[in-house]
Amino acid sequence: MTSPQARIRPAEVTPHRASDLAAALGAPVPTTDAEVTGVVSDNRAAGPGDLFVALPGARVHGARFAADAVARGATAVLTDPAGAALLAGETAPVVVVPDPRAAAGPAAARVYGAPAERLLTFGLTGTNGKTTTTYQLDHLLRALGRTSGLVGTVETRSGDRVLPSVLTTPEAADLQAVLAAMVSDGVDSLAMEVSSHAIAQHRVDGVVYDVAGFTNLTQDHLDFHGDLDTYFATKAELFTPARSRRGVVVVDDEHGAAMARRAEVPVTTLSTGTGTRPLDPAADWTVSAVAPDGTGSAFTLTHRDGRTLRTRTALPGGYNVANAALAVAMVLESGAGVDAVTDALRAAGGLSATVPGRMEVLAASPRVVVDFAHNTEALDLALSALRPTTTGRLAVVFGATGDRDPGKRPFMGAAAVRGADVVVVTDDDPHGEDRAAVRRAVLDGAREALAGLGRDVELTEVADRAEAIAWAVAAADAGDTVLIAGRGHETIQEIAGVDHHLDDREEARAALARRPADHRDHEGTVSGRTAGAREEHRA
Ligand SMILES: CC(=O)N[C@H]1[C@@H](OP(=O)(O)OP(=O)(O)OC[C@H]2O[C@@H](n3ccc(=O)[nH]c3=O)[C@H](O)[C@@H]2O)O[C@H](CO)[C@@H](O)[C@@H]1O[C@H](C)C(=O)N[C@@H](C)C(=O)N[C@H](CCC(=O)O)C(=O)O
Ligand SMILES: Nc1ncnc2c1ncn2[C@@H]1O[C@H](COP(=O)(O)OP(=O)(O)OP(=O)(O)O)[C@@H](O)[C@H]1O
Repeated sequence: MTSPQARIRPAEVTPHRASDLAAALGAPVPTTDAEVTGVVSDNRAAGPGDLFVALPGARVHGARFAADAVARGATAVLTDPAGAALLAGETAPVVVVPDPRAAAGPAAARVYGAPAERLLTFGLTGTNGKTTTTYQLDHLLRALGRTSGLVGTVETRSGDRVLPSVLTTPEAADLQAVLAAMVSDGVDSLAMEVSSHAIAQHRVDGVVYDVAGFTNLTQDHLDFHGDLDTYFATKAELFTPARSRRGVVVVDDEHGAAMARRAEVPVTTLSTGTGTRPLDPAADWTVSAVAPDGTGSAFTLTHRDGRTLRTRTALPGGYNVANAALAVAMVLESGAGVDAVTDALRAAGGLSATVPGRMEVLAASPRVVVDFAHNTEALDLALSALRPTTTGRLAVVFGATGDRDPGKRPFMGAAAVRGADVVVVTDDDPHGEDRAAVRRAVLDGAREALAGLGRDVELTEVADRAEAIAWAVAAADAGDTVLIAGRGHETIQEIAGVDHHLDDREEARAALARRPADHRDHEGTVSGRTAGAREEHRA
C-alpha cells in the first residue's frame, strides 16, 4: 500500500461547499453540506476541512479508510456507489460519482482555484528522458528569469520547499495541492513529468499543459498497460485538447513519428538524428553540428522558419542532446523569443543542470558518474555516451533488480561487457529474491558475451554494492571513468523485505575521499579492501 508521505500543500484556501462541488461534478447534491478547504485521497494525509476522495483500488477500496479520514478532520467524502455502500452511517456528506478517479482532479482543481491556469505549464512524457528533460526545462526557465516549480520522479519543488517524490506523477489531489502551493509560493512556471500510469489513472486531469513534450517510447510497463499499443495510446492522450494546448514531439524513433501524426493538438516535430531514425530534414526543428564539448556536447537547433540558436548540454551522449534540444524547443514553443533564449543560455553556460542520479558526475579524475540506467538499452547508451571522453579504462558497477523482469539479466551482463573494460557485477535492489541468483544470471550473460568478444575485459563480482563501488573507485586510474548504474537518485535498497539506506553517490564520494590510501597497485590487484565475494575473469 501507499505509505504515508509528507505533502506540499497551500497555506490558505478559500472554502468551497461540498454541495457546489457535487453540482459542478454533475453528482447528486448530498443531503447535508460542509465546507471544504483541501482534497486528499489517502486517509493518512487527511486534515481539517479536507474532502476525502475514496478511490476503488486494486487492493482495497479507499472508502474503508473514510471513517479515519473524518476522524482526522475531513468534512466530506467523494466516492463511487461501491464506496458509498461501504459508508453506511457516515456522518460527513458523501458525493457519489461513477468514477471518482476521473472526478478527483477536477474537484481538487476547483477547490484550489484552478492553479494550473495560473502557471506556464510544461508536461513531459516518454519512456526515457522525462526526468532529465524536466531538469533542463527548469534550468532554462530559471535562466530566463522565471520562478519555476518541478514535479517528477526525484523530487517535488515549490519555491524553497523540496520533498523527495514517491511517484513520478502524484495522485490528482496531491498534484493540485502542489500546484496551488506553487502559486502561493510565487512560482510562475512548472516543469513536470507525466507518466503513462498517471494519464491512465486520471492523475493529471484538471491540468491542460501549455506545452507537452514527447521524448521516445520503448517497451516498458507492459505489466500495467498490457501491450505496446495501449502504452502508446495512453501517452498519446497527452497530445489531445483535454490535456495540452500544443506539443513538441521528438521523432527520433518510429513511435515519435506516429505520435506526431496522431496528435490532436498542434505539434512541432524535433529530429536530432540521435535515436533509431536518421535525421529527418522535414522535421520542424532539427539539430545539427553536434560537437563534443568537455563531457557534454554543443549543438545547433534550427526551426524551418529560420529561427536558430547554438548552445550546449553538459550531459554526455547523443540522447542528452535530444533531451536538451527538446527542453529548448518546448520553451521556444511556449512563446519565448529566440534571442532571449540564446542570451539566457549563453549567460548560464548552456544547459548545465545537474540531474540527480542521471549522468551525475561526482568527480573528474577519475571520472565517477552515477546514472539511473537499469535496463539493457540504457546501459548500452550510457556506456557509449561515456566512451568517447574516456582516455583510460571504462568501468561499470551494476546489478539487476530482484523480483522484476528476470529475462533482462543476461542481456544486461552482455551489454556491460560490450561497452566497458571493467565490469563489476553487484546487487541492485534484490527485493525478496536470492541475491546470488540474480548476480549469477547477470554474470552468465556477461561470460557468454566475453567468450566471443576478442578484447580484454575484467569481470568481477562483488556482492555488496557499497563495497563494489568502493572497489571500482579505488581501482580506477586518473583517466578512467567509473559508471555506477541502475539506482540513480535512489537511497533505499530493499533486501529480503528490509529497507537499507544506500545512496550510490554517498558511497562513491566516500570512496573518492579514501582514494590515496586505497589506490590500486600496478599489478592490477586490489589493496585496502576487505574480502568479498569477488571473482575475476579475464577473456
Ligand atoms: C499500479 C498503480 O499505479 N497503483 C496505484 C493505485 O494503487 P491501488 O489501486 O493498488 O490502490 P490501493 O492500495 O488498493 O488503495 C486504494 C485507495 O485507498 C487509499 N488508501 C489505501 C491504504 C490506506 O491505508 N489508506 C488509504 O487511503 C489509497 O490512497 C487509494 O486511493 O492507486 C494508488 C493510489 O491511488 C497509487 O498510489 C498506486 O501507485 C503505486 C504506489 C505505484 O507504485 N505506482 C507506480 C507503478 C506508478 O504509478 N509509477 C509511475 C511511474 C512509472 C514510470 O515511468 O517509471 C508514477 O507515476 O510514479
Ligand atoms: N532521451 C533518452 N533516450 C534514451 N535513454 C535516455 C534518454 N534520456 C535518458 N536516458 C537514459 O534513461 C535513464 C533514465 O533517464 P530519466 O530518468 O531522465 O528518464 P525517465 O523517463 O524520467 O525515466 P524514469 O521514469 O525511469 O526516471 C537515464 O539514466 C539514461 O540512462
